[in-house]
Amino acid sequence: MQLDVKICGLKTEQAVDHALSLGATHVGFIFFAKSPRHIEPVDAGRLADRVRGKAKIVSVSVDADNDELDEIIDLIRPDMLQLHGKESPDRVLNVKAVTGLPVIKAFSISEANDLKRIEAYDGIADRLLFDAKAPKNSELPGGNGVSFDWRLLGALDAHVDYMLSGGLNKDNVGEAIAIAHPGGIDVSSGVESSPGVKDLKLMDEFFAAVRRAMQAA
Ligand SMILES: O=C(O)c1ccccc1N[C@@H]1O[C@H](COP(=O)(O)O)[C@@H](O)[C@H]1O
Repeated sequence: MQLDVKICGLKTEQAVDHALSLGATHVGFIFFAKSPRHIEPVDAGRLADRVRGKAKIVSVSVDADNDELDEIIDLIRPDMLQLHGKESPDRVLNVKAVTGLPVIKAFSISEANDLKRIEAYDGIADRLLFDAKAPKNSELPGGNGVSFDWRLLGALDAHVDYMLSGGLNKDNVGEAIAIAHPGGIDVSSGVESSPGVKDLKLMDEFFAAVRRAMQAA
């Protein structure tokens, strides 16, 4: 079983280098001003250069317009764009056409019905990402450190390739992998000591838990 591991919301050279040393396959940079993980594209560009060729560089944006995406793409030259807002299938098609980049489309999930929305993106999004629905009082569509019921994903067709995110951490990632069998996992706040501050020890423990889960699979 092959499992991609994406670490998201990195802001320092130390955290980027550590994620790479642990074997992260994807490194995400957040471009959303309200997030404690927001990074200016010019700073992300410097960090992305450390990642290039070692893992996939992922830009994470929320309902960004073309100008915003252009600036990000110019400065970080990502491998993939994660669209974490309410982007419609037409908008995803348009982003792909304009940028020429593959898109990871995020969906917020809290109940079985939420999975129906993915049908409209079939053949359009290059990869799906399932995150928990944001709590009502949150200003963030992701990065809230909350999980959803992974058993809901059992209803998906076996061919659906997706990444799982939402509140994953060293204590629950093994169970998440065992229940959902995702093609990839994505973690942000679960490897932080405080919002936006990545903790190297938590990153170590997270990857150790992932390795244990993979050995057991
Ligand atoms: O992390 C953020 O601050 C963020 C802001 C806006 C959109 C997406 C964001 N992060 C994504 O959220 C999920 C889950 O994060 P967590 O592990 O629950 O903290 C992940 O896909 C991040 O890419």
